[in-house]
Order: sequence, then structure tokens, then C-alpha cells
Amino acid sequence: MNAEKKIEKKYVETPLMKQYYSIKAVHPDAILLFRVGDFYETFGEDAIKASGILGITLTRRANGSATYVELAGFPYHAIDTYLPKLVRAGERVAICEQLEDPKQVRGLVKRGVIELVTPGVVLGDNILANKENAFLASVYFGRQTTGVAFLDISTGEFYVAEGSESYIDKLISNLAPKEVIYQRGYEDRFSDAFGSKLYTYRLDEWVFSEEVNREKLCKQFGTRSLKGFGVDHFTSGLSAAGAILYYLEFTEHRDIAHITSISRIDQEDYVWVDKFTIRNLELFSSNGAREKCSFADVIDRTLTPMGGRLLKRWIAMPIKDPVKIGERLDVVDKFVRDADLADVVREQVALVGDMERIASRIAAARVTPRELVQLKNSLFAVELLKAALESTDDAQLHALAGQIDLLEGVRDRIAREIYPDPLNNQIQKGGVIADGVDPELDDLRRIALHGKDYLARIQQRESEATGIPSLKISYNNVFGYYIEVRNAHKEKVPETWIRKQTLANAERYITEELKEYEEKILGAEEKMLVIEQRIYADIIDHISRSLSHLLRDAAVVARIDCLQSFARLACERRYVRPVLDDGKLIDIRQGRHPVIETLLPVGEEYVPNDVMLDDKEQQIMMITGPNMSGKSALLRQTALIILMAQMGSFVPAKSAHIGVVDKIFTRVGASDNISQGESTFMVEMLESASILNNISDRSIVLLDEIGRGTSTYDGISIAWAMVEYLHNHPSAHAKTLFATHYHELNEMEQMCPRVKNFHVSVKEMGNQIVFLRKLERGGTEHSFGIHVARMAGMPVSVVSRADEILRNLELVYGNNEIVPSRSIKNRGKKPSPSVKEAAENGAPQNMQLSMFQLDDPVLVQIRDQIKGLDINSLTPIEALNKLNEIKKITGI
Ligand SMILES: Nc1ncnc2c1ncn2[C@@H]1O[C@H](COP(=O)(O)OP(=O)(O)OP(=O)(O)O)[C@@H](O)[C@H]1O
Repeated sequence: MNAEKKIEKKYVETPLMKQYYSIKAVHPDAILLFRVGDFYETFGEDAIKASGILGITLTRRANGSATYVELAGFPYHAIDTYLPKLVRAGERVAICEQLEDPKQVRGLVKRGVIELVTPGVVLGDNILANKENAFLASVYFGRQTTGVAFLDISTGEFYVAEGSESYIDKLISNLAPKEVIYQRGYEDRFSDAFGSKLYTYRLDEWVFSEEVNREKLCKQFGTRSLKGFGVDHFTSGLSAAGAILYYLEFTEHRDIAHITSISRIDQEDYVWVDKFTIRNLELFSSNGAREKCSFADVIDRTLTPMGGRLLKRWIAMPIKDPVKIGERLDVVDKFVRDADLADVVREQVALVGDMERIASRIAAARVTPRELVQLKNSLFAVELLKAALESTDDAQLHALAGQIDLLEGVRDRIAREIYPDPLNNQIQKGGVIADGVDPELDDLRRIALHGKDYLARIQQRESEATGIPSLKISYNNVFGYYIEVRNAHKEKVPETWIRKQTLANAERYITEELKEYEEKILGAEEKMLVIEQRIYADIIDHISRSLSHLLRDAAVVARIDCLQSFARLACERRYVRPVLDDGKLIDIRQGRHPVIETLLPVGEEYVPNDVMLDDKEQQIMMITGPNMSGKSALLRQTALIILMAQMGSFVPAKSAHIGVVDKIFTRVGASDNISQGESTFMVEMLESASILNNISDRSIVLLDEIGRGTSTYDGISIAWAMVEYLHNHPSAHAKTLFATHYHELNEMEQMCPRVKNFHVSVKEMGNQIVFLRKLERGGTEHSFGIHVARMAGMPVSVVSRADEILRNLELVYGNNEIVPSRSIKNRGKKPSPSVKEAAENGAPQNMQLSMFQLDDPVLVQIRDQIKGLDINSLTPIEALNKLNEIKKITGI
């Protein structure tokens, strides 16, 4: 370590490295891309990391015999390729530029960090995904509540909320931020509340000062208070929101005029869809997944990036107000019924570019000429869209049209002043501002243009005068315009020409005339660039004044895009309009799974099913059925249909009546939290506990194979108790679909009047079973697990051994099931066998006493008679023999 320090010290001695280390000291946790000439260089630890992530060569720069520093760099123009890779790898990247023109300065050039790119603060198109928000979240643990704010700097969307930590956790799952900032010192609390998978950054407590942050926000929005945004009463929420503005400054993102407002997220407005449900319903594909077959992928018919992003939010945050849902459905309905209107709308929406991201790039003065042209085209399309909506007699559509601002001033200015197809996409290179905008620019262009003819004329004249046919006039940066002559004609070159360069088979010369011309033309080029840049900056400044209108238009287009997407899907897939109300009934007729039905092989039809739930007759549907029969699919499709209805979409069913739901809870299958040190079963119990603790009478609960992760007895007991709890809860009759392999639970129907048994039907054909996938009333007796094992290609010996064991067990218990757990079944039901009965029926060798009830008379007697014997390992027959022996000896 000491040796390394020494090495660094030596480097500090060179002026360049001294400068490097002083800048690096300000950004110790970022990879510093240090601009040196045409290269970005990284040093030391940064170089080791960068070379690993980017696959670029790592070298050691020697400094004397014993000292070195690692070095890895890449050409500056490759930054668009390399920066996204570093950020995607979760690195923070500080871009350090030369702030002076090296040609103009002697000695060391001034350098400074111009931008700190972190996973949550990204503006570059090449890092951002089109249809995905890139939120930065900020969490503040306040005294009373926890506050949270979300900002997507690339679109200007800014939200604030506060509440319990589990609510904030839900919001974090809904908006999936790329980075979360929070107070230093709260590390344990943060990971307890939100897990350890998020990319986080900690800031000092003072950054979250409520008072300072209120002021900061008002300044940003140009208002006196935050009342107008309806967020004035938030305290910890505003602490979190202000910290975001601080963080933007900290990362050198100061051009944020596009952040014009903040909206609050109210818990009461949205359906509770937590991270378990997002995962269990496979709402979104995980990052980097190749196969795009999540729910979001399958239903997305949006045509704009804005629409795509909004759709994701609608999926994760469905709404609860039947009136608002009805407003969305009305528009979808209109598009479904009026195909011509839908076509016109689609045609125009498809022409609209990413107005939100363009707005952010205008604010940061990074917008490219082609993006401006795209903005102009978008505004023309928006005009036609508005006209199409106004041409209808629909009040909703009129209201939407009313929110559209045509921004003619902006649109016409771009149309007038920027070439429709700019020659360059960088204003620095010119060829962007149209003719006729600036008389001086036009004049200079004429000179430059005629210059070309002029050069062509000189070339022709000299060629004729010297008799050198291949003579060519070209330009390079070193000595400007020159005449190139092939060696074969060297002798014909006039004496007045000045030789500048000798190539392998040619010579290059300059002449007085060319020099003069060069000064004139180069001066013109430079002047033109200055003028073009000035006009461009003025156009951007003009548009900057309309950013809030631009963003409002973008929001309307996004909304229309989502609604047309729903309509298109409804037509493609024969979806129907759901009926929503405040009632407690859920009645889905012939519902289908929106994803599975699209993935079935050709020729296979999805089997639709009915699901009816209410709070009086049928609160809990207990669904049994063999493995693979379709239980999970049925559970998920029910949740998805409810979610779609509350998003405002049509649904895959023949009809659907949905009494609005406030929370969708799901507990399905294994989880991936095992890496965090929790067992599968622990995760199952944690999730189940969270469900039971949060249900209301408007909730829908999906429980799939609860108890599977533990022993049969424990599993059945827990499952049974959970159903009882759901059924008997005094105030919350949460509607529940309960899929299980434990047929014993069918007995609950007799004890709990709102529990109803169903099974997914199959047909047995010899050794095979055929899945009919139809949901039918009543329970089942068989698991067919061994059939499924056979179908899966298990070795024949295993399958037949399993068959044999099953038959033994059936023999012992006299029915199909092994459930000695009489604490559950005792309630007026036929008891499971006792140790004595089991022994007399010839219990198999693998049956141990631990499987019986603790108060079994044989067990009690043995325990009383033989202290210290490990009776659990005995079989029932051994136990009975032992007991008889003892009785003989003791004579009891
Ligand atoms: N209604 C249906 N129509 C057509 N195919 C279906 C239907 N339901 C399910 N399937 C198909 O059957 C497969 C298995 O369904 P699912 O996973 O729901 O079974 P399961 O009963 O939950 O099984 P297990 O108990 O083993 O988890 C699905 O992946 C799907 O391809």
C-alpha cells in the first residue's frame, strides 16, 4: 500500500498527473475519463475497471524502474460506444474535458468535469432505452413518514409521494428507478425496507433539508409556493424531491428548464401492485431478457416512445376510480367501433417523435438539427391529430384535443429556418440553417459555393497551361489548398509553384493564387459557422420558452397512443369491454390468459374458463387439479383481466364484470430472494404474511400452492389456517383464488360457507392423462403427479417404484391421501389412522412415528414407559412391538 502511495506521489509530480489527481479527488467513486488530446484516458483502479468492462488494453506506464501506473484509454470519438457500456455496468462516469483550446495555450491545458453520468442521471440517447423511463429516485426517512421522489431527467417527469416504507417499496417496484439516492447513515434501514438489489448512492443529511428544498423547488418551477402542484403538505416527500435537484447540480446537470412541474402520487388512486405481483404475473421482462414475452411485451401496440413509457406506468399502476377507468374505456371503445378514425389517429401518432426527450435535450442545449426537424414534423402530425379528434362528436376526444397546443410559432420557425434535411447533424459543422434566413450567411455561402467553381476553373486552367492532365487541387489541414502532380509530370511544373510535400509517386505544391483564395474562403467558412450557431442558439432559446406546452402535448399524445394501443389489441384478439363498478362482484365469463393464448402452438386453442367471486356466496375458490392442468394459468389470467380492466383496456373474455379492486396480491411458486439469505419457504411465508396483514374487502388474493415449500403436514396446516383467516376475517372478505395439491383442503367447503371447491378437469386414458383444462365445480381426489413424472421422461424404474410406494401408502390409509394431521381434520371428519391402525394395516418401512399426531395413544404410552428413546425413527410396527414387550416385562 505504502509503495503504491509512493508511486502515485511520483506521478503527482508531473503537471498532467497532478491535475489528474486533483480532479479525481473530487470524484473518487466515479471512473474519470480524462481527456488528453484525442483520447480519453483512465488511470490506476479506474483503468483496471474500464479495461475489464470495455475490453480495452490495459498498459502500465513506467516511471523509472520501480514505479508505474495502470493506464487504459480510447479515442474521444468512441465515447458514444464506450460510455453506455460503463453506465450499463453500473459505473458512475465523470467526463473530464479540456476546457481550453490546446493550440491557444502554452503549457498545461485547463481541464474540468463537464458531466457526471450515473445510472439514474442519463441524457444520452445511446444509453436510454426508447420505451423505458430512466428514473432517479430519492428516498428520505423522515420523522413521521418516509418520502420519495422520482425524476426522469430525460423526459422531465417528476413525482413525489410519502407514506409507509412498504408503500414506498411498492412505488419503487412500480417505477423501477435506475438509481436511488438516500441519507448517509441509513444503510441498514434502507436495505431492510427495499432490499439490496437497487443501485444506490448516499448523500449527507443536510442535502435533504425540507426548508431549503422547498425553496429550491419553487425556484426551479418559478413559483412562490408548491400549493399549485398540490404537494405543499408533503414534508418528507419534498425533502426527497429537493435532494434530486441537488444531485443534478452535483452531477453537473444544470440545464433543466424542462422540469417544469411536480405531480404527487396518491396511494388511494392506484391499485396496489407490489414487486411480488409484478414478478408473479410476469408483467415486465427482466433486463436483458432475450425473449420478449412478458405481459407488457405482448400487449404493447403503442407507436411512440412516450406511449410505450406511459403504458408501462399504466400496467404497474392501474387505477381504482370507475369513472376515470370509464373515461379511458370510452375512448378505446370509440376507436374500436370507428375503424376509420382509429386509422387516421394511428397514422398521425406514428409520425410523432419522442417529444419528451427532445424537450430535455432542448433544455440542455444538446438537441441536434435532425431532432429539431423531427420536432417540427411531430408538431405537424399533432395538428392533424387534433383535427381528427375534433372532427368526432365524442366529448372525451374533444377534451383531449382541447389540451393540444399547436405551437405554430415553434413549428413554423423550425420549418423556415432549418433545412428539412440538414447536411450535418451537428451544428458545429454547419449546413443546418436554411437559405434566406440571414442575408450575410447567404452572401458567404455564395462565395463558398462559387469558390468551388473557382477552384475547378483554376484546376482546368493550370492543367491546360502546364499540359499535366492529372493535376488535381485538394485541401488538407497542414498546408491548406495544394496542387498535386504525379511524378511522371514533375518536370512540367512551373517554377513559381512552391513544393510542400513529396509522396511516393506524386509531389504537392502551393501557389500564391491558392493561398489568397484560401484566406478568403476559409474566412467565409468560419464566419458561416459562427452565424449558423448563433441562429441555432436563438431557435433553441425560442423553443425553450414553450417547453411546458411541448411537454403537455407530449403527454396527450402518449395518452392517445396508449388508448389506440388498447383498441388495436382488442380488435386483433377479440377482447371485450369490461363493466366496472363499485360493487363487490367479479364475474368473468370465458376468460383467457392474454399471454399464454398468444404462445400456444398453431392449432391449439386456449380453453376459456369462468371465474365468479363475491363477498357473500363465493369468496374463496379452492382449485385443485393435477400438475400441469392449468391452475396457475387460471389464477394469473384472473388477476391480469382485473388489472387490464382497471388500466382501461378491453379484456380477453366473453364478458367481464369487475367490482373495482384495491390490491392485487399474489403468492406463486419459488422466489429468487434465496440469494439474499432467505430460504424458499421463508420467502413464501414472508410474502404470505404480508398479504394477510394487508388485505381489505376489495382485495383480490391469488395463492398458488401455499405450503409447498415445507413438509406435507406443516404445509396443509398453514394453508388451511390461511384460508380460515381469509374466510373468517371480520372486516375483510378478500376475494381469493386458492390453487392447491392438498385435496384435504376440499373439506373446508363444509365448514366455511364462502369457500367453494373447483377442479381443473382431466381425462384418464390408460396410463396417460389428457388435460381438458376446464374448470368444474367440486374437488378432486387424484394428483396424477406420477403420470406427469412419466410424461416428463423420468426413468421407468423410478416411476414404477413411485407407483408401488403410492399403492402401499393408499393401502395403509385406506384412501388416497396421507394426512394424519388430525388437528385439522378432526372437526367432524373421518380421523386419519392411528399408529395402531397403521401397524395393523402393514405400514411400509419408510413410515415413521414422526408422521403421527403427538397425542396418539401408542406414542403417549411409549413415551411414558421408555424415557430417552428416540421414538421418531421407529416404524408403527416396531413401536407396537416395543410397547407389547414393555407391557410384558412390566406387567402393566
Ligand atoms: N386454459 C388453457 N388452455 C390451453 N392451455 C393451457 C390452459 N391453461 C394452461 N395451459 C397450458 O398448460 C401449461 C401448464 O399450466 P399451469 O402451469 O397453469 O398448470 P398447473 O396446474 O399450475 O401446474 P402445476 O401444478 O404443476 O404448477 C401452461 O403453460 C399452458 O401452456
